[in-house]
Amino acid sequence: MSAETTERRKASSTAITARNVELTYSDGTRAVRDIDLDIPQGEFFGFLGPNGAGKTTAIKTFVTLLQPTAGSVTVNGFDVGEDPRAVRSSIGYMAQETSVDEELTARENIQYACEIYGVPRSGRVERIDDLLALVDLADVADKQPSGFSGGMKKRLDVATALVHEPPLVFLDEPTTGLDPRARLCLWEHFREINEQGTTMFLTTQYLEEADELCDRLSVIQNGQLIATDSPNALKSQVGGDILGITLEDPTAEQRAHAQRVVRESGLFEEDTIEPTDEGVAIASEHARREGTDLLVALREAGFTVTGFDVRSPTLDDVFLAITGETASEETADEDQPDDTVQTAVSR
Ligand SMILES: Nc1ncnc2c1ncn2[C@@H]1O[C@H](COP(=O)(O)OP(=O)(O)OP(=O)(O)O)[C@@H](O)[C@H]1O
Repeated sequence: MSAETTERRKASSTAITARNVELTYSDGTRAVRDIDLDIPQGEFFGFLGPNGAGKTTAIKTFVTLLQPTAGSVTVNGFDVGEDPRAVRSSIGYMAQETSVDEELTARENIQYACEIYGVPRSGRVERIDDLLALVDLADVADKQPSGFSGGMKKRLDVATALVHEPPLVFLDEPTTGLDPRARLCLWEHFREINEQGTTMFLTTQYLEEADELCDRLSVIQNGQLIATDSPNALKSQVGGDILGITLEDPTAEQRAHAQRVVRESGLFEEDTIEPTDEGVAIASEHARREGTDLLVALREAGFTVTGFDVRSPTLDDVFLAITGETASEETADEDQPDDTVQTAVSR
């Protein structure tokens, strides 16, 4: 890296700056538009959105795999259009699809990444050992990943993305398809990496994941950021936990009657009560505390309640609260165009 570029990087206190970014694929699909972002160094930031919302397209634009069709992006102080090589050497990228080579052992996979990123030979062995320890793969370092679980392969992906000690790491839906235990394990590694000072940029479809990890997040829908805030602030728009009541006989009349009973119980604010197909749902900070009193009120009004659950808000609840619409999947996977289209606009 030249002295000039190093100086530019030092001068930058934001990890990512995006201004009016737009990416339109060559078939005319406007996958992202009007993206404005300032992500400070050290932050754990997330994009939360359903399938097809534009998360991967945005991330590929930030990591220089796609060139924005309008607007500008600066990553670690380097412009993605003018200085793509400098951007790439200053970031780690964990793509949705694993980059693990099953012919190589875990250690060799990391060694290979060291070659690609030009990690100096001196200290390489130590660096590889540290990374294997960081992602809990030291015990299987000399095994081929063909026998690894999905979670272990993802952990190896994390290690290969970190070989050159990048100050910023992009994680594109890193836990999709993993079981809950593997997900928790990856979360711990991500937290640890962030605590060591690395800026993290995550995309996810799970509010729970964004909530666990992110300092701030943007909700993305149809390629646009519709809200950016802390997870707590976004969740508070939903109003708290969701209390769901299932009635034995949920006819329209019974559901309307149940809603009236909930309202008249005085336990919850009126605008937190919503009808559902099964009965009624209430979004409230007091959902857990008032739930049993509500059951008594419903029973006294003659209802048989066959189901009762209290759950944390989901992505759907947040979307509903912000937009008044559910987070429907914009595009079915079978509609996904093939790679040839992407190559046409890729570098
Ligand atoms: N190569 C391509 N050519 C044309 N359109 C594309 C291409 N890749 C993606 N798209 C479209 O761009 C939009 C955004 O897709 P993108 O993959 O960025 O969304 P996503 O939020 O990452 O979804 P997922 O969770 O499924 O990965 C979708 O409508 C998708 O069909």
